Amino acid sequence: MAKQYDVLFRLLLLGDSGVGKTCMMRRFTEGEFDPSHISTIGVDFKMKTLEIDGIKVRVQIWDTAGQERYKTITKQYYRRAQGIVFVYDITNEPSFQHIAKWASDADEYAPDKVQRILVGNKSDEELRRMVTTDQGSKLAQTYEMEFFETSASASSNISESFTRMTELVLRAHKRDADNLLSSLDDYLEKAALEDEGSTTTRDFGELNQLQSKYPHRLVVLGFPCNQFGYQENCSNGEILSSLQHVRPGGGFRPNFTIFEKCDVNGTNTHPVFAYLKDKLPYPDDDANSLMQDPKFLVWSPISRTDVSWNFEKFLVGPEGEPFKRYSKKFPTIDIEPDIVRLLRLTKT
Ligand SMILES: Nc1nc2c(ncn2[C@@H]2O[C@H](COP(=O)(O)OP(=O)(O)OP(=O)(O)O)[C@@H](O)[C@H]2O)c(=O)[nH]1
Repeated sequence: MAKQYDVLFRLLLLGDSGVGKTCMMRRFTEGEFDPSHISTIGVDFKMKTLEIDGIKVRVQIWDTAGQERYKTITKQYYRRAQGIVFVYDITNEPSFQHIAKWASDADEYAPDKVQRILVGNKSDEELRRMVTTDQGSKLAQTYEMEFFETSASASSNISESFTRMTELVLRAHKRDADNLLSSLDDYLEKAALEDEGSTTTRDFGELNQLQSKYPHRLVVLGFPCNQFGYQENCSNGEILSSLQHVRPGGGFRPNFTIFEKCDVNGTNTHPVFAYLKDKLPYPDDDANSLMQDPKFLVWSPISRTDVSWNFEKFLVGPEGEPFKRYSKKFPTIDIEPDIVRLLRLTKT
């Protein structure tokens, strides 16, 4: 199958609530403008593929909530960004002053190599302007950033600023991009590993499907765990809201029980997983691949029976006997024939 992109970068939009981050993202990725302001909850993202210097770059644009109360959630996304677009509203002076605060947050939490640009949005509102172009450009110089004034509503400079941001990121990662041609598969594998958005959505949806298809005879139980790439970094209280609004997002609600976070590997392995791993030491469909990249092995002691990533699944029979273990790659919905087999063996 032809590869759809060569490299994946994450860009983060930061700035006060109401400056137009969501509108900018939507204008760039969908070419649309919706004048209503529905504050982003946590984070949301959209994708777009650009071609720069013959390289197909997939940009994942992370739109963060400007509201203070979501800060603990949004900060978790800084460290995975390769580019940051700081946004203020030219009709709103405080949003301009707060750029200093957003920039210092980024200094603290984003990688050193992160590329940055400054954007003054709502340039169509000339009559209500409170921040001059000169002020914007001087601030950008102070931070050694490039500067754009944009309008999401009039579609002015939106594509230019995001494209420039992507070029800067590509340039900063040029060595990776050059190596890319020799080690493209490696790079993509890593990107795919981190870019679990789509499989996460699929797996959660399929768990809901299975639970609703067998509401009385199947019990789906979810155990959130933060041992795999630190992907589940919400607190227990935030998990449901993050499922609903971030990943899978779109209002997703699990129709099955989700427990508190627990460890599934290492010293503090939850007894349920100690038992399951003892009875089913490896996934039925993939006996060999524990995690390949040692940097992801963040627990100890390490055992060959360890769960290797999110969405490994265990099917347990009606008497409580562990029946089969499936790898993260095994589509959740494809467990159904085994469920049916077990149900057939069981009296109602
Ligand atoms: N005139 C004008 N209004 C805009 C522009 N971009 C956004 N807006 C308006 O500004 C308001 C806020 O836009 P959003 O994109 O939701 O703002 P945000 O920065 O994502 O806000 P949070 O999600 O709360 O952080 C909306 O009412 C938009 O219609 C623009 O370019 N020009």
